[in-house]
Amino acid sequence: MTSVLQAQALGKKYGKRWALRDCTVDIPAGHVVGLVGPNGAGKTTLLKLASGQLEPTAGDISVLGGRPGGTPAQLARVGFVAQDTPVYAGLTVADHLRLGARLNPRWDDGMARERIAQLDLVPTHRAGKLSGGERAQLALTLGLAKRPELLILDEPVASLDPLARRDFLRGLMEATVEHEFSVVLSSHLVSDLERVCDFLIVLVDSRVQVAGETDKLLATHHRLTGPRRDPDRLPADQHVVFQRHTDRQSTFVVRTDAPIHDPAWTVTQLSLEDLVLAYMDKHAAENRRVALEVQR
Ligand SMILES: Nc1ncnc2c1ncn2[C@@H]1O[C@H](COP(=O)(O)OP(=O)(O)OP(=O)(O)O)[C@@H](O)[C@H]1O
Repeated sequence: MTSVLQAQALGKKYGKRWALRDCTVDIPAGHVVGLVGPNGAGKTTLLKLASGQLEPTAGDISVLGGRPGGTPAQLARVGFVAQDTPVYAGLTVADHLRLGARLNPRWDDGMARERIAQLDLVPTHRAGKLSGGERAQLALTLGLAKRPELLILDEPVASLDPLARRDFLRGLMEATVEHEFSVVLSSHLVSDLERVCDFLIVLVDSRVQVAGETDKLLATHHRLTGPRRDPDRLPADQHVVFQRHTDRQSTFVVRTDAPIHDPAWTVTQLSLEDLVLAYMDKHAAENRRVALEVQR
């Protein structure tokens, strides 16, 4: 299967600080990819590298088989909607569509107009007077009507109320089904991602912690609860993502391809949110351990 995005040891430094480092991922075509992680994790940096707005400091990235932003043809194949839902405050909704038509060779004017009508956006209204949700919908419409093969959305639902978020994500899902393109979207709202994404990347502290198809990730991660046990006594193929212990009880989140037969454990399935939190907690625990070691 072809890849929409391949990164190999990709890194980006601002000054002396890595915003993203050692990022190796391969995203097959046809997915809605959720990029999740805490503030400052490097999500926007990865998305800007993918859309050609930033150059890597280290490693390689290719998008749809080419260098991001390398040629006008490559630019036309990728849509990018930035975090602050960029629209021109002084231009009307209709002006935005006209501009989109002039700037984008694959522009689908029929789709743009139909979407604007469905959303009840008035063509003569200036973008600066629209609500945050309406602006986000207008920006998504511009991204969709460009008819990209890959649409990159940086926190598209951050400013939306729950109803608007649901409508926005529903519209996005319908468009992906109808027009068969790939999407990479970042969000802090894992419950939203759970509904729309079938591929997940967890990014914490500038590093990819885990990436893969959500079905496979959920099938290979388990929560084990049982009598207290040292992690060294778990089978070698059970990779510990998270652990918590009381005097008597241990809870682990492990990653393994093998079934778990140990009768001492109560094994429970994780939700996508549990899985993301386990990786974030793992990282927070490691940071606490390093801080303690430094203090000693
Ligand atoms: N132009 C810049 N100059 C210097 N540092 C930057 C710049 N842009 C980002 N950074 C730093 O790089 C790191 C990653 O930032 P990035 O915006 O990629 O994170 P993020 O995961 O998108 O965060 P958020 O969820 O808050 O939007 C942060 O520490 C940030 O301060």
